[in-house]
Amino acid sequence: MAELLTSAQMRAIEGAVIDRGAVTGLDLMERAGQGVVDAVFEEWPELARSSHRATVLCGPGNNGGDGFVIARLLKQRGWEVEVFLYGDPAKLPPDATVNYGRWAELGSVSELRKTGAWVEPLLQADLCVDALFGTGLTRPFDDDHAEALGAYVLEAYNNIFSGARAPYIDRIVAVDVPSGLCADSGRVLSAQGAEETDPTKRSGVCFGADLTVTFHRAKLGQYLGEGPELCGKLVVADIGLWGGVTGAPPVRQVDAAVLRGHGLRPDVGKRADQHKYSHGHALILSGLSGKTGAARLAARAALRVGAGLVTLGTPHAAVTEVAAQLTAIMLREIDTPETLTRVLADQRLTALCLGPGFGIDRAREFLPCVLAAHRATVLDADALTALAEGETAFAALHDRCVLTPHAGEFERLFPDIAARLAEPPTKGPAYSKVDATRDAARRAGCPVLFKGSDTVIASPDGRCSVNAAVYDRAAPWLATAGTGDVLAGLIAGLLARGFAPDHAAETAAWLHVEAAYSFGPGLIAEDLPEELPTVFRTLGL
Ligand SMILES: NC(=O)C1=CN([C@@H]2O[C@H](COP(=O)(O)OP(=O)(O)OC[C@H]3O[C@@H](n4cnc5c(N)ncnc54)[C@H](OP(=O)(O)O)[C@@H]3O)[C@@H](O)[C@H]2O)[C@@H](O)CC1
Ligand SMILES: [K+]
Repeated sequence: MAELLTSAQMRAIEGAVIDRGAVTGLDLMERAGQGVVDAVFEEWPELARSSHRATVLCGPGNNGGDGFVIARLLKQRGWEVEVFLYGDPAKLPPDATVNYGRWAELGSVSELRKTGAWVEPLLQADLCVDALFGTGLTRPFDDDHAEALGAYVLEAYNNIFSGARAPYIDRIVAVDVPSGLCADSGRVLSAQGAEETDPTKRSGVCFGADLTVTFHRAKLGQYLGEGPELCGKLVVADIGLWGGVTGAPPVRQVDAAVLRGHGLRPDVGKRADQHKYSHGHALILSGLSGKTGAARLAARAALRVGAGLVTLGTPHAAVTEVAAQLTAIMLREIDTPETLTRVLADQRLTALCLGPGFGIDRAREFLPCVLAAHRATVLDADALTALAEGETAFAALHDRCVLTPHAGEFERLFPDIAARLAEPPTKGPAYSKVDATRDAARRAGCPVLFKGSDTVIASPDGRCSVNAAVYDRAAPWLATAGTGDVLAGLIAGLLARGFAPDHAAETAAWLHVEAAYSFGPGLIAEDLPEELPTVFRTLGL
């Protein structure tokens, strides 16, 4: 189970190990620099074969200190290295000062001036090392230098989008974090109101990288928001630290180990002596005629993820349409909330799913009855819109619910939290999607799964995880119609099997991406449930 750290947590881990006398800050800085050099050669083996040219941009803190180490290590390999410092050498922190001095015996340090004297060498270098700011970034680039840096980076940034970045700088490696990116939130720090003056322009400045080498553990901001795009590729270098987060619950990255911990053994767990009801019974409520596809997708996903039984609660008018398309999934006519209440008298129905394709008016009508049943329940799509309208319904949420909003639904449900998240991030650490999801879960009193390529799942007690479809798990083809319905169905199926709501949400989110990744481009929502057996086999279940 991997923890994603905030800057403060990283500093605390480092401080605790140094306080025990096990290692010095200088040792860590040396290992960090070495870790970056090793990762560079691993990523670009052609650079390891002979000496090349590097431009190293150092900042005023320990990130800059790492930069001086890297400059020295490259120089010792025969490289031509130019070093620029953003800041006053007399004000560098102690370990960075030592490494500044060690470098100064080998080469010179130029000031990173507004005139942009550093731009030319940068363009000619085979490698640019961005050691301006790491976990200590507290505000956007804010002095004269920023103007020059900003203009250049903006130009380069715009070129990323025009697909013509290569002629600018061949290889950029970011030390710890791309400078300008908030390591906690994955947001680029920007000056107040900059977007308002020119909304077409990006106000924040960040030095986007091809490769980012971070230390000990990945940071939250490398998996949230703009982080993955700006980091390029992420490598975590071991610098000999140990220990994890103490105090507040850490944010975890969902992975196969987490799933095993949750007991994901869909078929292995089904012993011959067990009845199908041992694996629960999910009831997925379907929309009206012509709108039943979403619920059918959800039902199929619930069955594939291992629910013992799945029933589609279908309005009378849609029964023929639905019946023609079902085999293993059962069908029950449910036209009114009263009928649903009668159906739910059967306690063997262990989970509910309301929302996919259901219709907002009907969701409004059914929501009180669904919540009053106090079953494990996924509220998705139209159910979330209905929930956002009524304080009574919101107050009836209970801890066995899971809410699965995308950004628009999140904004409707938690307008003040969404507004805070939308404010320009002027200070680091900035308010993040993790903060917002935790706040939302606390208010709702149940787990919230806030969708995106950086899906965040939080519980009311602050437990939180991130399931990001980024880096080598990127599956952009997952953004296609109906995949959200499948996710809701996966959660419902796992809830039916008895998974705790947060565990069901984490497991479903991970399987969802994994199935998409396993299937590959060309995926349509129907393919996701059908890909699950392959994913389970790969997991060795
Ligand atoms: N933790 C670990 O285990 C290890 C950490 N290591 C390395 O240390 C890095 C963290 O170092 P760090 O704490 O010194 O922070 P860093 O990012 O260098 O910047 C802080 C300086 O920048 C300044 N400043 C901030 N924003 C600014 C702005 N917009 N414009 C101008 N100035 C600005 C800020 O000033 P202040 O806010 O205090 O005014 C302060 O002077 C970390 O990322 C990793 O690379 C490794 O060596 C090994 C193990
Ligand atoms: K950096």
